[in-house]
Amino acid sequence: MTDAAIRTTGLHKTYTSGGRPVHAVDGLDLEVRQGEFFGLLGPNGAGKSTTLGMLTTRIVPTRGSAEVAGFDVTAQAVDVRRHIGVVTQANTMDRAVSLLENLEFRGRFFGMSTKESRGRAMELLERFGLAEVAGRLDDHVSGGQSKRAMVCRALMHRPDILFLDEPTAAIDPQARRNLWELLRELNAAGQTIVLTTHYLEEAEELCDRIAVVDHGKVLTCGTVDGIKASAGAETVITVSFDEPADAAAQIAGKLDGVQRAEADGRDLRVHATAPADGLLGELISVGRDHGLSVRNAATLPPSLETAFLNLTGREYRE
Ligand SMILES: Nc1ncnc2c1ncn2[C@@H]1O[C@H](COP(=O)(O)OP(=O)(O)OP(=O)(O)O)[C@@H](O)[C@H]1O
Repeated sequence: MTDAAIRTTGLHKTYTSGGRPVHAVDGLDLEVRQGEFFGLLGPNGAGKSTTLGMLTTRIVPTRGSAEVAGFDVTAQAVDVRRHIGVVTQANTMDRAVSLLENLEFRGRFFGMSTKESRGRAMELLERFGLAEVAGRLDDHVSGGQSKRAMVCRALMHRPDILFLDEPTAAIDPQARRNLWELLRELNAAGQTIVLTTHYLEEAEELCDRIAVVDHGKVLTCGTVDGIKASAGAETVITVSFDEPADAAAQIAGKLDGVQRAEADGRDLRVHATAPADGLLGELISVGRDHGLSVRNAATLPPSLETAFLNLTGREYRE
């Protein structure tokens, strides 16, 4: 493999829908390093699945280029496939055979002997907590177990890069945390992982670096902290009073560290530069000075959500 696990240059995919062009991916330049846990984050319809489809050779780019594991996705598609593992959004387990057999067949497909394939399958099933259900059909295990089995199957041939498309979209919160833990362990052991997600929290929890995409373009790319800093993400403090907050908002807007303050009925909303230590107490005092009693107060730390808001001027739609 070259130094970069993935490199795309001016990657485009244009579909035609109802006679009109849909620019699903609109000039994507990306680089993913070996060993990275990389996230493609964006709201529904942003172009994440189409990007993943092109990187995994399932979708042919309209123009531009992409190299995955050192191979061109169009000219060397077979080589790319040998070096990647893919976990799709939809369940693609063979429902007629057991989880173990699903994995074994994949190993055989990639040229392993029967013994080698069974050994590797059992090793993975044990590592992913599936040994006890190895003999079951996919229909007879939980959604989380089924997804974990798909990850195991994708790892059978020891791929350089593991791709996951919205891996936790349809599983319950506990199974989601469990899968996060396993993916973290895999990455810590050196596995390069690329996932798409529309969950801000998932990207924040797992990824070393993130590309925030919308309308087929990369809005920003970097570490979570770097994105928050460059997008000017703010701490948002809301203090709810028993009376209208207008007068308090006027005073609050002049306090140190406050970028802007607004009254929303009885709520005072203050956008502050992080860290906003001590500001909440000051805001409560301002309210008290105006004879307002506090009903509630909440501090929202800088997040990818506030960064997205600043980048696009729109709220993030999950
Ligand atoms: N086969 C297709 N034909 C026409 N338009 C398509 C096709 N596939 C996707 N699109 C459109 O391309 C855009 C990007 O879709 P894509 O599925 O890549 O986004 P996404 O970020 O993965 O969204 P989701 O999270 O909903 O899967 C959307 O506007 C979608 O409607």
